[in-house]
Amino acid sequence: MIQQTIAVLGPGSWGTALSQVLNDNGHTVRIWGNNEQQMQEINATHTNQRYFKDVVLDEKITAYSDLSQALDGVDAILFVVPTKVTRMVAKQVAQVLDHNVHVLHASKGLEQGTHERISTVLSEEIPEELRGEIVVVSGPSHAEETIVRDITLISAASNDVKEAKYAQEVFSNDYFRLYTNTDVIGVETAGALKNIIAVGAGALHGLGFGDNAKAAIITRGLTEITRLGVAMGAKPLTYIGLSGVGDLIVTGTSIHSRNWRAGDALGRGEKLADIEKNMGMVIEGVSTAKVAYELSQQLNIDMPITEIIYRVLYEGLDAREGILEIMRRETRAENEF
Ligand SMILES: NC(=O)C1=CN([C@@H]2O[C@H](COP(=O)(O)OP(=O)(O)OC[C@H]3O[C@@H](n4cnc5c(N)ncnc54)[C@H](O)[C@@H]3O)[C@@H](O)[C@H]2O)C=CC1
Ligand SMILES: O=C(CO)COP(=O)(O)O
Repeated sequence: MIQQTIAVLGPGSWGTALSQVLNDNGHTVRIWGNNEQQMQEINATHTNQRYFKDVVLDEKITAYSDLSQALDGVDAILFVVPTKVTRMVAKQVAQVLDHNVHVLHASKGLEQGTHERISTVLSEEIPEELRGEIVVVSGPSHAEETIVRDITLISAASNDVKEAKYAQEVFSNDYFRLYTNTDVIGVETAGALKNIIAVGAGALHGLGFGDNAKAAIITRGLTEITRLGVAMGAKPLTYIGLSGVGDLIVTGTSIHSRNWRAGDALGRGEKLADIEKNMGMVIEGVSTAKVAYELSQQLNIDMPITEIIYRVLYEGLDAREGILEIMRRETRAENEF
């Protein structure tokens, strides 16, 4: 296996878990973040207590609060920051990067305002002469399980298959397996849009609905994710892969999911602002619901579940009223697209 030096930007739960995977594979890993105390903790005690109470990281993993030091001579940069700060962090990278690198990202969202996918944001901000084609790594992968080396399978998508294969090679091992994919739009939209449906699935749970309702939101959610994604240029088959239905299952059913837990709390009557404050971690589905709703209006795509979740989150619609609205919609054929 090739030995690489890789900067991981974003020391949250997923950035930490991916750092451990890369370190297990013999790569030199540098974690970068903007919280100096957290960087000191990783270097001094090899822990990241805020996210993983019982995990001790390998001491070879080092942390930096200086971005130019973190990027000095690296072969690859992995972005794992929340979507809303990705452009800002990419601008910082562009200011200090002085050589050509592989650029990968593992974030799952769409940018507010521009409605852009993360790979578009990164390719706009990091000059072409300093990077290969962007790779997105995405699939059913809760950090809480990957950090304990439980089996995880995800996709690595790029417009340049060589870059996707690079990601596959640096990440794959006995518990972490990557499949290459060339449908960047499909993989990115699948990863971003499933978070909205996970909020909805959690809300159904919080409201006391059963497994039939949860299976229904996951499958009908997949239908509308596919509708929007295909309108944005994705290949429909991608949505039955790891980054599509795979991630929808794990996020729409798991107690680990931040999005599912946020929905559950909403369903139990908690206020969104309190939920976001108490979670202490990014809940991407909240902002993605707004972007997806706006896109569905702009592109004239029927997304009834997303619309209801948007109205619950942003317009104060009562969740039970929203569910009734969906149930009372005109009946139709299942395969109408
Ligand atoms: N947690 C998980 O299991 C998975 C998360 N993801 C995605 O990965 C992305 C990150 O998620 P998490 O790690 O869960 O988030 P998190 O909330 O646990 O951590 C985000 C990290 O980014 C850092 N950060 C925030 N603003 C920053 C800035 N301006 N500069 C530098 N660092 C900054 C924070 O300090 C924090 O350490 C999200 O898009 C999420 O959807 C994808 C797969 C799995
Ligand atoms: O993307 C994820 C699992 O694949 C993580 O989802 P949450 O952000 O909801 O925890």
